[in-house]
Amino acid sequence: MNGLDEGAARVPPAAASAAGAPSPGAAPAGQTREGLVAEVSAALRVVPHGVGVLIACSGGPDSTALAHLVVEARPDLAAAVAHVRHQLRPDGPDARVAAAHAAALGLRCHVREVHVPSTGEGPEAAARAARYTALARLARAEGARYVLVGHTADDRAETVALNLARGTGIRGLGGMQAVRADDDVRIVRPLLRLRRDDVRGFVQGEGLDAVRDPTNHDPDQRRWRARHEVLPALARLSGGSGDPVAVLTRLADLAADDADALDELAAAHARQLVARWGPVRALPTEELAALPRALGSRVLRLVLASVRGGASGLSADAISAALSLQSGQALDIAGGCVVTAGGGWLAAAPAGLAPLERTPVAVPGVTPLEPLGLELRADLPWGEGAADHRGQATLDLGGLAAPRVVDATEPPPDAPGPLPPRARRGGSWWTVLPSGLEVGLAVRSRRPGDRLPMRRGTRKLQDVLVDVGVPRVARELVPVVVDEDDQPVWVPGVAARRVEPDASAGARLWVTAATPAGEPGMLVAASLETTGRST
Ligand SMILES: Nc1ncnc2c1ncn2[C@@H]1O[C@H](COP(=O)(O)OP(=O)(O)OP(=O)(O)O)[C@@H](O)[C@H]1O
Repeated sequence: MNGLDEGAARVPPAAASAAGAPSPGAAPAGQTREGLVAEVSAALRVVPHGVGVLIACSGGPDSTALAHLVVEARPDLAAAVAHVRHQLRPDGPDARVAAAHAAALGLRCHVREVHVPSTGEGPEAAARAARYTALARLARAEGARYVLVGHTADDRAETVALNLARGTGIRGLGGMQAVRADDDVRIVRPLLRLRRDDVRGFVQGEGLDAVRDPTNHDPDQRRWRARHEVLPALARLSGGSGDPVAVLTRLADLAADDADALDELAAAHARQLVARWGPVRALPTEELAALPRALGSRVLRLVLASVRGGASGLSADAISAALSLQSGQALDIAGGCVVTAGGGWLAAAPAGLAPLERTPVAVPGVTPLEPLGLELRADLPWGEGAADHRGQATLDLGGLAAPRVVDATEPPPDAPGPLPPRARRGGSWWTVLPSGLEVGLAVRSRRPGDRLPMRRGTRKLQDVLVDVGVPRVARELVPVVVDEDDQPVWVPGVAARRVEPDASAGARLWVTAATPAGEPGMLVAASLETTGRST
């Protein structure tokens, strides 16, 4: 299901998975030179032989060590060095140091300048975001699928402490991961199990030149405080027996494993539970409530993310508020998503979705009908604001190359039979419409007072939709095919006007509809199939 397969894409650290045991956090402090090379080599097992990699080098000691250790551990890789100039301070010397190391190692060095916008999150976060974007773009341009960065176990422990301070969930307790694989360009951190002192010892021991990042020495920085105040306080709290980096990275590995497992379970539940009505996604409230909260909230997060086009900014509080909605209540979730409870569903729809105005279903070339069938496809949109359905009934002349002969008095051979009493998930529906309708067909959203002719009399379309179990928010958007008099003729997947086939009539409009194979939920696309006989 599109947009719902957003489980974390973390790959376990190579060194840990080799033993098949839970990852033990950080490697012991005091690694020898050979130990460092072996760790980097193990961490790079996720990178296939001979592929292109970019080594992100700030010119600082950690990424300088990274460049030298990677080249030694994996000489087979097609490596290049990448340096990003944030231009927030005079950073020319940093670029020169990075370039000098690249030259010493016989590698190309790419230098990119970025503009760091001022955002509410501060210059460091903005610089980081701009840097990763630039690195990924450069990697793509260079045909490299991996960007290697120089975070150490100490960086990770500090990140965990920082996340803790800002109020994080279990995913944030995992800190940064050895491999981030949620993009076509993977971010790999070969030094993530190594201690900063060991890495810097390597730089010293090899006599390598490196610049010092002035922000690392500014006592106002939060990271500086995590490093120099929080971690030492943790060490004191443990009575001096615990190494806070080892403790926090171990916690990070356990938390990341748990978060991964829960995300996978949630994705599996979401695939089973989520029904789709055009741009609306809905969860059956009873089944959602029966799930443990840790799973239910993740399933809902996946659903909301698929409606909003991303999970960023979806706070735990917003998820919790949505889960607590009572029947009849609605909630505007920041980022353009409305959640509505009612009728046994918790439904999420993009905010500001306007009902579809009457859009003519023009059927070019249908009249007069030819003896051979002419197949037309109409994507019936769900409300004007739907991102994936732009409010146009697009018609696509299909089947012309190989027209299908359909006997006007019989349903198409693959039709399942009479209309189902309740909407089915998947399958196809057909109905017969009186001849001549094809000229005046239009599609629009439901309007109050719409009625659908049934076998005996008519029924309010609203009641039909309620019976079928369409959530309230989707009922406003459901595409309704109407005739020239604006009377509902057909609601794909729900109901159609019943018309007895009339063998004497010269032409029929057959309407068939089907969900894409394997997709649960209601119909969003229908094909209008016209066929007729010369009389
Ligand atoms: N200007 C930059 N250009 C290229 N890569 C960078 C740059 N700044 C940081 N990086 C990459 O991101 C990693 C993390 O950066 P950060 O500044 O948080 O860490 P650091 O511990 O100070 O690393 P370093 O000692 O290498 O500067 C670096 O190790 C490096 O791989």
